[in-house]
Amino acid sequence: MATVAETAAPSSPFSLEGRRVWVAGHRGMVGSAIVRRLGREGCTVLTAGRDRVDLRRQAEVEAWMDAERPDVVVVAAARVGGILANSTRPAEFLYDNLVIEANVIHAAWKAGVSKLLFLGSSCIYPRLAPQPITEDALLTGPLEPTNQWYAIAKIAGIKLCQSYRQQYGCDFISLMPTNLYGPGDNFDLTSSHVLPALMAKIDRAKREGLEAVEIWGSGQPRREFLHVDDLADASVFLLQNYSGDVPLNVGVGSDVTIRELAELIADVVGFTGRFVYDTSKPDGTPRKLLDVGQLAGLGWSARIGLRDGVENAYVWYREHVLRAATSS
Ligand SMILES: NC(=O)C1=CN([C@@H]2O[C@H](COP(=O)(O)OP(=O)(O)OC[C@H]3O[C@@H](n4cnc5c(N)ncnc54)[C@H](OP(=O)(O)O)[C@@H]3O)[C@@H](O)[C@H]2O)C=CC1
Ligand SMILES: C[C@H]1O[C@H](OP(=O)(O)OP(=O)(O)OC[C@H]2O[C@@H](n3cnc4c(=O)[nH]c(N)nc43)[C@H](O)[C@@H]2O)[C@@H](O)[C@@H](O)C1=O
Repeated sequence: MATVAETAAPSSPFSLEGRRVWVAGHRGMVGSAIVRRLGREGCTVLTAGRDRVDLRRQAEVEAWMDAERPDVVVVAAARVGGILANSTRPAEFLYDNLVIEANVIHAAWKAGVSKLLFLGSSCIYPRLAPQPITEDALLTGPLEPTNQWYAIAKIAGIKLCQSYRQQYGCDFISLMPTNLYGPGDNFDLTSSHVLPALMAKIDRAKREGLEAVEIWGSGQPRREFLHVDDLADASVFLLQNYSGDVPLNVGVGSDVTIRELAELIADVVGFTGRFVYDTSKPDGTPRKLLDVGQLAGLGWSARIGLRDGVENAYVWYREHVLRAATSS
C-alpha cells in the first residue's frame, strides 16, 4: 500500500489565512480547542450553537451554510461519551452522529466548501485489530460491542468524505483521534470518558478524605491519551498539508493501562488511598493503540506528554468545574 505521505501531501500547503472557517461543535472540548488554535492562522472563525442551528435538521444546516458561506468546515460536533453512555444509549449515538455528519457534509458539498475536516475516532477499528493499529485495519473484523453504534456512524462519516471526494472531487479529509482529554472535557460520571471520570473521583476522594476510589472494570485495558491541544494542532496541520482519502490516525504512539492512568492521576492530585475494581462494569476493547507512522511521515507529532497534560487538565478542572460547583 502506498503511504499517504507518498500520495496525498499537496504540492503547496492550503492556506487558512483570510478564509471563513466554520467550526461545528465549537462549544465542545475539541471544537473549542480548534477555535483557540485557529486564532493563530489569520482566518475568520464562524460558529453557531445548537440554539441557532440544530445540526440534526438539514434545513437549518443548509440555511446557515447559505447565509455564512464558509470556505472551510471542521466537523467537531457529535454525540460523544464514554463506555457507559455508548453502551446504554445506542439509538442516540447512532442516529445523532449519522444525521449530523450527513447533514454537514452534504451541505458543505452543495455550498462549494473548499476543504472539510471530519473527526472520527479510534473505535472505528476492529476490537481485536493487530497493535499498533494501522489505517488499513478498517473493516477487517468485528467491532467492540460497547461502542459499535457510534463506530458504525463514524465509519459512515469516513465513507461520506471518501464518496464526495470520488464522485464530486471534494477535498474532504477524515482524522481518527485516539482517546482525548484536556480543558473543556466532560466530568459528568455517567457520560464521561475514563480520564476525566478518574480525575473527578480521585479529586473528590482526596478532598473528602475517602480511603478508596472505584475503578470500572479490571484496570487492565490499555488506552492511548492525546491532549486536545495537540489534536487541535494536528487538525490545523492536516487542513493545511493533507488532501487524501485515507482516514488518518492521530495519537501519541504509546499507551498505559487504566490502573497506570489512575496511579498517575492520584500522584498529580495527591491522593494516597486505594483503588477498588468493579468488574461488573465493562472493560471494553482490550487495547487500541494507534499506529501514527503515516502522520509522522507527513511531518506532525504530538508534543504534550501524559503527565504534563494531566497536570494541565487538573488545573482546568479545579478552576472551571470545582470553582463553579462551589460558588453556586
Ligand atoms: N472526546 C474524545 O475522547 C474523543 C472525541 N472524538 C471526536 O471529536 C469530536 C468532538 O468531541 P468532543 O469535543 O469530545 O465532544 P463534546 O461533547 O465536548 O462536544 C460536542 C459538540 O457537538 C455539539 N453538538 C452535538 N449535537 C449537536 C446538535 N444536534 N446540534 C448542534 N451541535 C451539536 C455539542 O453542542 P452542545 O455544546 O450544545 O452540547 C458540542 O459543542 C467528535 O466527533 C468525537 O467523536 C474522537 C476521539 C476521542
Ligand atoms: C474515545 C472512545 O471512548 C469510548 O471507549 P473507551 O475508551 O472504552 O471509553 P472510556 O474512556 O469510557 O473507558 C475506558 C476504560 O476505562 C474504564 N474505566 C474505569 N473507570 C472508569 C470510569 O469511572 N469511567 C469511565 N468512563 N471509564 C472507566 C472503562 O471500563 C474502560 O475499560 C468509546 O465508547 C468511544 O466513545 C470512543 O471513541
